[in-house]
Amino acid sequence: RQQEQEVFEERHLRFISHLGKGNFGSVDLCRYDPLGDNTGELVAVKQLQPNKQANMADFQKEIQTISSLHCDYIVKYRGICYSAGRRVHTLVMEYLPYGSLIGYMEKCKHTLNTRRLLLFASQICKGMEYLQSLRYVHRDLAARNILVAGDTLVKIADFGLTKIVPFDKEYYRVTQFGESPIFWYAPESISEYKFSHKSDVWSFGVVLHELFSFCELSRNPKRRIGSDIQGPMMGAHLHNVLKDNWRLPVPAMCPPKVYSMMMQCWAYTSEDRPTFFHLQDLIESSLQDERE
Ligand SMILES: CC(C)(Nc1nc(-c2c[nH]c3ncc(Cl)cc23)ncc1F)C(=O)NCC(F)(F)F
Repeated sequence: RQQEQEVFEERHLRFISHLGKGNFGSVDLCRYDPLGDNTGELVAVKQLQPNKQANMADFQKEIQTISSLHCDYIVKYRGICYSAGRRVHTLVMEYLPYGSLIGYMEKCKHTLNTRRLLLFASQICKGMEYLQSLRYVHRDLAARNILVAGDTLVKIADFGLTKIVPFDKEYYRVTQFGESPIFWYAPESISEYKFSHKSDVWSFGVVLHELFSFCELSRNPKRRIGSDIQGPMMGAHLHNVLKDNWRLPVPAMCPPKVYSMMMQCWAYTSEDRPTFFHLQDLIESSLQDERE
C-alpha cells in the first residue's frame, strides 16, 4: 500500500548531533521544530553520502523498503525531506534514545540477565519473521544494526542492504559485497555471494552470540580468527575454517540450550538451518527454563 509520505520541511529540521555512519549514509539527530519553540520531536535523519559508491537509486530503494515496513520490532519510518531541487535526499526515521545495541550492552552488561537477553533475541526474531513474510532479506543483521528503544524493547534498523528475494528463486545473488564485515556472513554468502532467509538465520546466530557475550567480540572483530589475514584472503580463510566445522566458542554464562540454537543457525548447509518461526519456539522454550 502506498504509505502517504509525511513530507518534512528542511527549514524546520534543526541539527542536534551526528549519530553515526550506516550503509551508504550518515545519520544525524535532529529536532523537527516547525513552531520554532523547541517543542518539536526528535528524529533520526539519514542523508545520502554524496561521495559514497551508493547512488540515488539505492537510497530510493532503502526509502521504499523502510516505508513499507510496519512492525513493533523494526525502526519506524517517519517521512522524507525534499531538498530545493525536489530530489529526495533525506530519510526521516523515529529516534530511539537508547542508541545501538552494542553501546547499550557495553553500558548495561551487569544488569542484563539471561531472560532479558532472550527477550531481545525473541524481538529480533519476530522482526525477522515479519521481514521474511514480505520476502525481504536483510543481509546485514548484526548487533550494530539493532537499536534499543527501551530497557525491554529492541528494533532492527539500517535497511541499506535489504533485498527482495525474486519470486522464482530462494536466494538473492549480489555482484559484489558492500562494506559489511564478512564475519556475519553464511558460507554460501562468502563463497557464492548468495543471500537468503537462511543466510539471515546464520547472521541471527551471530547476533545471539553477540548478545550472550555482551558484544565483547564485536568491539574488536580482528581478535576472533586469524587476525593477521586481511582482505580477500580473509574470506577464503573464514570459508575454509567454517567448512572444517570451526565455529565461535560458547560464551561464558551462556545456557547450553542457547548455544545449541546458535549451532543450529550455523549449519553449513543452508537447508539444515531452522526457520525464524522455529527459532521463536526454541527461544520461548529457553525462556520457560529461565522461569522455573
Ligand atoms: C549509522 C547509525 C546512525 N549509527 C548509529 N545510530 C544510532 C542511533 C541512536 N538512536 C537512533 N535512532 C534511530 C536511528 Cl536510525 C539511529 C539511531 N546510534 C549510534 C550509531 F552509531 C545507524 O543508523 N546505525 C544503524 C542502527 F543502529 F540504526 F541500526
